[in-house]
Amino acid sequence: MVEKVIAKWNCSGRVVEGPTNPMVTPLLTDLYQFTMAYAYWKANKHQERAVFDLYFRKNPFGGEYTVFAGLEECIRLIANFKFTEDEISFIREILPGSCEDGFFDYLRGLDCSEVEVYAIAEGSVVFPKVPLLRIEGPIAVAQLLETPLVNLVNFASLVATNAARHRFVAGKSKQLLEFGLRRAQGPDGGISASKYCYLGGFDATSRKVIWTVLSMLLAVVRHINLYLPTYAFFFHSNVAAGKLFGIPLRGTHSHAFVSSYMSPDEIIDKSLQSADGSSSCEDFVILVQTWINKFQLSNSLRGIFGETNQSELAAFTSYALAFPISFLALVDTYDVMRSGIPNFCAVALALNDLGYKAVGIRLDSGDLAYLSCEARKFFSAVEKEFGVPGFGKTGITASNDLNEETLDALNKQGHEVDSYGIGTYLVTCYAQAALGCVFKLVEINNQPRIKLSEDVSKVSIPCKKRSYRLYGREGYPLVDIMTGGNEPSPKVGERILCRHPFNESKRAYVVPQKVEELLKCYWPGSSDEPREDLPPLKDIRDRCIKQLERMRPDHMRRLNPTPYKVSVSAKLYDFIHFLWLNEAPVGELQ
Ligand SMILES: Nc1ncnc2c1ncn2[C@@H]1O[C@H](COP(=O)(O)OP(=O)(O)OP(=O)(O)O)[C@@H](O)[C@H]1O
Ligand SMILES: O=P(O)(O)OC[C@H]1O[C@H](OP(=O)(O)OP(=O)(O)O)[C@H](O)[C@@H]1O
Ligand SMILES: O=C(O)c1cccnc1
Ligand SMILES: [Mg+2]
Repeated sequence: MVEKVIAKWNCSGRVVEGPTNPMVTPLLTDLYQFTMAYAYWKANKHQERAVFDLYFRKNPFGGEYTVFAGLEECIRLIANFKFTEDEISFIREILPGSCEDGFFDYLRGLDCSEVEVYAIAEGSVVFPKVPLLRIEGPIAVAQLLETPLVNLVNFASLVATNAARHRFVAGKSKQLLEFGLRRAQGPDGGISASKYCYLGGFDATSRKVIWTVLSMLLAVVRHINLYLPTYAFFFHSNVAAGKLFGIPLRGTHSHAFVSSYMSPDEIIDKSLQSADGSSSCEDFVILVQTWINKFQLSNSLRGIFGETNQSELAAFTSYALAFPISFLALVDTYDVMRSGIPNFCAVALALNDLGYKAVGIRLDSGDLAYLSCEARKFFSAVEKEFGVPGFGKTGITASNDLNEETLDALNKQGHEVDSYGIGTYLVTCYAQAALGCVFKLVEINNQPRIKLSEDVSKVSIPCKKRSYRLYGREGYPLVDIMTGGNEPSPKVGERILCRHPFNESKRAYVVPQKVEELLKCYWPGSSDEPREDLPPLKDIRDRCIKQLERMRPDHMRRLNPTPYKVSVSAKLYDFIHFLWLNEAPVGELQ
């Protein structure tokens, strides 16, 4: 049956590959999904048609928006959902011996050909309560899908949102480097974080792209390597993610490289060809040393430092010999201002003598605002004193336990950082551990169902619904509205009442200038319904950028952002409250 489904997708131009992580199998679910599946089967209820909504209840990180990610992996799981004999044997082992053989025959034949999946496009900006996915299908299989689908959406969306938030604070012009692999929650945490930070954290304006093209042309003319595109990417240090997803990689070097050097005598091959290949410097170490001497004699630099650390200088020189076209040095191993910066500048100017342009420095400790400003002053003084055009703009990367708050603090203090390396706080989503996605039954055999709770925000919204985003006159999204499946869709220019799902007094009329239906078919099962393509990661990222840019600024700000309105139609409102009263037992006072 699975073969049939995949063949159908083949016809529409694309085979759905298996999940990226081979651990994503039909067994990646909670035991209770199998026990419920057995009980459904035993009661001959397993084929009853269920509708589940996957959604979250609250935006993460104290914000008012979320980036939806993980859909492609959900569809990959669904398209390839099939138990192996080995897996069936294992399920037989873990279930009580009283479970009948027929259930295992049922599992053997199970796939997602009777399941339909409707979803919001991956990379969309999304809001609480509005279904991200709607799963329709036989109840037993839909339940088995609950855990893996929630798992695949939860972290992906959380970390994409975290990346978008870090980008928002850093500003469009800053380069962000994701350094988190060593701190991520295991290998999948690391790979997923890299992929979804790329999805959510990119920012580029057309002006920046044009500038990049111009700077690339300039670089070619000057025979300089294209080492530093200036448009703002999220770059990654995670090599496996680079290979898997084609996302851009970048990195610097560590303290170990610096401290592994004891003296310049360790450098054996000291020769370096000029950038244009026309000449060769036989002793680059001496060239570097002459620059250190010039600095020591310079009026404007004298007094900032005395003797720099020679083992650090040896490490920088050696790194420059290895990477003359992309030299970037970590300058805080011994003393940033008294050693790291002058040593870097000496190597950078020696490279400049040979036609190379150093990329810059990385600061990994201390007061990053202060040190970046001091480093910039030093670069500018060097530019002026030695007439090296552009040297004052040498790149400054900062790292060390950065997060939204520290980026914000740096902005407030004033700094000269051009790019940030961010690890732990970004990839582990330190500020919030989980998005809290849920998967709730909203209909069975065409009968709407509701889950009640003391906490009103936890009451589920029943029915197989449709959802729409309504745009206002200024082009911003105004409100998301959910309607019953059979209600007519909202129309451009037609006034519609949008009601808070649970608060009677909160309601507003909206005359939409644009209406966008949110849920599209991504997995039609064996039905003939047309389905959406799964776009490449780059397209998903582009959608994300566009959507983030289109949001009203007050929804996006960090401090007290305005909540985006999520509503239901008047008819759905009435129905929710009818069902609520119907299902809630009336209390008795004694
Ligand atoms: N100007 C600044 N304003 C606010 N926070 C900053 C500023 N500069 C650095 N930080 C943050 O302050 C923290 C400093 O960390 P910590 O106290 O461990 O010192 P450190 O610089 O790492 O020292 P060392 O590596 O020498 O032990 C980091 O989280 C860093 O991101
Ligand atoms: O955002 P972060 O979690 O700080 O991730 C980046 C850090 O990781 C690396 O060093 P590491 O922390 O391994 O060693 P260090 O703290 O001794 O520099 C790097 O030098 C950064 O400091
Ligand atoms: O490339 C780097 O500088 C890097 C990579 C991972 C972690 N810290 C730094
Ligand atoms: Mg650290």
